[in-house]
Amino acid sequence: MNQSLFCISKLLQGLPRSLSLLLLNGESFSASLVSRLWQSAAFTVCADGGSNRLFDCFGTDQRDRFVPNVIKGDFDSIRPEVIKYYASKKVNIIQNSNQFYNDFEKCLGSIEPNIEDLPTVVLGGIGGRMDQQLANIHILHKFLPRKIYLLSLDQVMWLLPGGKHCIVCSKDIEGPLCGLIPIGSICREATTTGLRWNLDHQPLSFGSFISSSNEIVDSFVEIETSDTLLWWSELKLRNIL
Ligand SMILES: Nc1ncnc2c1ncn2[C@@H]1O[C@H](COP(=O)(O)OP(=O)(O)OP(=O)(O)O)[C@@H](O)[C@H]1O
Ligand SMILES: Cc1ncc(C[n+]2csc(CCO)c2C)c(N)n1
Repeated sequence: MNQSLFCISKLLQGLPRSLSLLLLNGESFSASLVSRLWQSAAFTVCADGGSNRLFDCFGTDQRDRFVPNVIKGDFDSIRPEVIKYYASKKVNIIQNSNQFYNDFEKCLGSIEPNIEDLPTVVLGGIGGRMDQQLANIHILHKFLPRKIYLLSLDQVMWLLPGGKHCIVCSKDIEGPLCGLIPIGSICREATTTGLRWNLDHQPLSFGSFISSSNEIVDSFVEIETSDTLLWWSELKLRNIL
């Protein structure tokens, strides 16, 4: 049975070589969030236009402190000046023009096997385009059981495979809003504690019942689920970073 314990403060505490960091092109990044995660990153990779976002995030005085290990994608979005800059910093720049896999998936494939067991934090994966966001969630499914978190200053989401999960929630950082979404498969039953509207052996599926606009009320949220669910919660990282 799958079991997991998640604590966002741990992910953000700056422990060296504790995660891999993947930068996508769905939204611009907060420099303070990138700096914080960079301290912990054993491996950093930008997907195509994600490298423009990284380049734009820092001025000329700071940019060379944030040079990724790899830039990968079909390169229909990366700007020429950005390729030129990172090439001059000896970044491993890999063009892959396959039009059946998106750049996020291509980048996950470039994370070295010895780092695959670390959690992967993804910035820029929650952006304006619904098809891209759904594709990103599809890729979370495809790469299970890897732990991949789609993160921004305001929200986080990841997949909970069938099993028992505990999420440590700090009032200053997480919530109150949260959701348990059966995206990708139906969930035969889920049971929770720590939420305003808990589930008790509740089946979830699109068209019958999902738990959106729920609220975190305890510092531990426990979820037991028969099948994979997407956990989503609001974050207040703007207040602390
Ligand atoms: N609006 C968005 N919302 C969420 N994720 C996005 C969005 N735009 C891009 N991404 C993510 O960033 C990655 C790189 O995107 P980029 O814009 O550089 O290339 P693209 O040509 O749009 O994407 P792809 O070639 O992967 O289809 C995408 O693979 C996707 O995962
Ligand atoms: C049925 C089907 N639908 C869409 C695409 C196109 N496509 C899928 S992923 C991707 C991004 C490449 O970076 C593109 C263009 C396809 N190939 N097959």
